[in-house]
Order: sequence, then structure tokens, then C-alpha cells
Amino acid sequence: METDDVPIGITLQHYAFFFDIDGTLADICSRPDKVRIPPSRLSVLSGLAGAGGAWGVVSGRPLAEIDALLFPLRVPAAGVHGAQMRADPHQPMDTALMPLPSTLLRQLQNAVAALPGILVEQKGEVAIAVHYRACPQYEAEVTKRVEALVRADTRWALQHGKCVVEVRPAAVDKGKALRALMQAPCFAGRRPLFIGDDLSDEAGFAAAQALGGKGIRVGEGHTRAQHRLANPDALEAWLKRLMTPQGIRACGNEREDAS
Ligand SMILES: O=P(O)(O)OC[C@H]1O[C@H](O[C@H]2O[C@H](CO)[C@@H](O)[C@H](O)[C@H]2O)[C@H](O)[C@@H](O)[C@@H]1O
Repeated sequence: METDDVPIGITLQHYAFFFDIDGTLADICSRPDKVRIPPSRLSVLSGLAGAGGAWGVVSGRPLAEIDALLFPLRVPAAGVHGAQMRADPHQPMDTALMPLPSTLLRQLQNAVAALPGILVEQKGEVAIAVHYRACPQYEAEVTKRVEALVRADTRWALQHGKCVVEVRPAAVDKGKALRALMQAPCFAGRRPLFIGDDLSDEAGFAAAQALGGKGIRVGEGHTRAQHRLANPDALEAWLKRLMTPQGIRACGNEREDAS
């Protein structure tokens, strides 16, 4: 599908905004623990609700990290691709899924331990990510070793991403997470808008579109999203424009929402 460079037809008042974190609200960097969301972006996010917006987060990261990265904001969120759910930010998260067996965790760690530069990230009890950003030459080898350990067990799925291969519960994905969050009263009557940058976000775009909403891909790459923004800075600037009356007119929102 061809994507527009400027998302049109989107109003804060009519859409429920769902953001991915890495590569969308935060720039990609060398290690997951170095990521920060810039204060200017947090400030824009904190103004969305006051301007008529409703938003949440659907991320591959655990909920505790989502909260820490967004602090002091706390919003409806899905963590670990939907394995951790919290539609009401004032309630504890829902984690009904089976944890990864400790034997599988050990096998995964052992399988890549001898490859220099590999970073293993344990995500709660339900998923594990093997990062090869510091040693991209091992992409094929890491993928082969991780796949070999989970191929025979349909409870787990491989999730490929930017310099990472993850093992997550097969029962979850960002599309299912978005559908579950859309049941929350704060999103009632709105259409979903999913904003993300990576392979795992394609399920979110598909679900948003199936529910009458839209997708915005941040950055390059093939996507099923209808719209595209160049990078997290461009997303921040676009959100700022959406919050002004001039921006609403310039983006053509009244046209589509009146139809
Ligand atoms: O769904 P997201 O919120 O985008 O999370 C996806 C994964 O993001 C993190 O990894 C990615 O970002 C890192 C920091 O920029 C980068 O070093 C890494 O190469 C990327 O894959 C996070 O570590 C994962 O747990 C998330 O699933």
C-alpha cells in the first residue's frame, strides 16, 4: 500500500491514539536501557488529553518500563506485545499467561552465550529478547539458534524486530492488545489510530484498520499503514500541530470527519 507523508483526516477528538515506544516515541539507540523519551515529547503527550485526545501505549516492553519511560504519565497500556495488559491505569496489570519455562530460558541463554556482543533481555516472566545490534553479523545465526529451541512448541512465537529476535507467547500480538484496550470506557466512540515503526506493529495497524481506524508507520520500510511520518521528531511535531486549531484545518481533518 502507498503511504501518505502527511497523515490527513485525523482529529484528536475522534481517534484513540495508540503509540509504540522504541522507534516511535523514543529514538532507537544502542541498548534498551539507554532509551529515554525526550522531555519535549512527554510534554506534548501530557497535553493530548486536555486538547480532547485519548491515548495509550502498545509496546514490546514490560509495563514497568513503559511507566518508567513515560513518568510521571501513566496511561492505558499493553506490555510485552499484549502479554501484560492494563486498560485502567489505576488498576494492576493482568498477566494470566503462562510464564516461559525456566528450562527454556536457560536453553535460550546458553544458545547465544558464546556469541560476543549479544544482549539477552528478559521481559517479565513471559518473554525474552535476544539483541544483535552490537553484532549484526550474527543475525542469521541467532535467528537459527532461537528458532530451533521454540519451533516445536506452539505456545511460543518468534517476534522479529529491529536487530532483535524475541520469544513471546503465541497467544498475544499487538493487534489483539489494541482490540482489548479499545474496550476501555475512555476510548468509547473513537476510532483507533495505531502508530509504530517495526514488524510487530503491523498487527496493530491491521487491527486498527479492521475497526475502522488507521495506521501511521514511523520511518522507512514496507507497511500496511496508510500514513507515514519520517521519525519520532516528525511525530512529535505532527502531534503539536494537531493540538492547534490551525493544524486541524491544515491537516484537512474537518473534511474526512464530516463525511
Ligand atoms: O514495541 P516497542 O515499544 O517498539 O518495543 C520493541 C522492542 O524495543 C526494544 O528494542 C529495540 O529498541 C532498542 C533501544 O533503542 C534497540 O537497541 C533494539 O535494537 C530494538 O530492537 C526493547 O529492548 C524490546 O524489548 C522491545 O520489544
